[in-house]
Amino acid sequence: MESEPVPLLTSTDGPPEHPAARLRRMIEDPNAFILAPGVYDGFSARVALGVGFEALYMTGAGTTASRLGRADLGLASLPDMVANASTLASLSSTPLLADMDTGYGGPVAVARSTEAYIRAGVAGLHIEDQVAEKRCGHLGGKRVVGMGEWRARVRACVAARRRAGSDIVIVARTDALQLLGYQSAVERLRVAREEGADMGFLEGVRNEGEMRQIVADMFPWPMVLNMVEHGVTPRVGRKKARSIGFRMVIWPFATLGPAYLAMREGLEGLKREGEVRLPVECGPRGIFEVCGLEEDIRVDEEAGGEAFRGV
Ligand SMILES: C[C@](O)(C(=O)O)[C@H](CC(=O)O)C(=O)O
Repeated sequence: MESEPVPLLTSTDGPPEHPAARLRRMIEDPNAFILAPGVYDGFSARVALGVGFEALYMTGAGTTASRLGRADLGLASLPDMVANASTLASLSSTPLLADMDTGYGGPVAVARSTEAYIRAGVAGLHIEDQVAEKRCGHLGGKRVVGMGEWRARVRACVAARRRAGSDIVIVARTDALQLLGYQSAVERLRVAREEGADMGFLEGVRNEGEMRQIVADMFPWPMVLNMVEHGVTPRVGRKKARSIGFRMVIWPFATLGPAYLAMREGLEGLKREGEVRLPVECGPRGIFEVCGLEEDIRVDEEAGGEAFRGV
């Protein structure tokens, strides 16, 4: 199933299915495949929604870069992440899978983080087994917590979901491959599955053989592929990922990368030429239309407002 983009919440088509229920339905359908671009702020999410995807991915690396201007070294706190997730989730009913890093503490903290993600309207989250001084999964020197602590993290997450009566999809990510090797990583995914996680994520998968192996070893449990380009994972397109058996692919830098290049080029042009020359679609109306200008005006008019008539 290549699902249609979901209408915005302000659509008149009636109440949309809860994004978490929708994501859950997609991962439970063995024929469904989800391609999710990484988004890092309201604007990048709006652009991705305009293009239309089955789901969006809130990248922790991108959130840290855009909100803090810092590298992906575990510096974003729960409030940073929840604030961003809530902004992104509020823009549409397209399911949002959001990075929840290590869960930000012990079991009580993990439970609290899960509750906060549920309240933020996130459809799915991923939790990993790195230590608190975590880093991007494609950097060296990673360390992971012991198996007991990992099990407790996943268990706390699953129990919090149950208490909240939520459908939120829990994705278990292991970073153990780099330090402990393939068998330990598989073991960690099995433990997470046993504890009730819905989907697996082997971080830093190194070659196509390993991709096929992990999908086969965990089958029929759905697996996510993290397509970080120029990291340790070779680039694999949608068709190939699907044929290998992955059920979801995230492209964390799909908006941050192009945004960086475009901003830098634009700014270098300004410095060099002393002016910016943008096409008309980058004028105020064009940019605001990306951000839902027409819908907001309609909402106002439908409520009897007159303030935005003639905008
Ligand atoms: C997927 C990831 O967690 C993210 O935050 O997007 C990062 C991406 C990155 O920093 O390269 C990760 O793979 O650790």
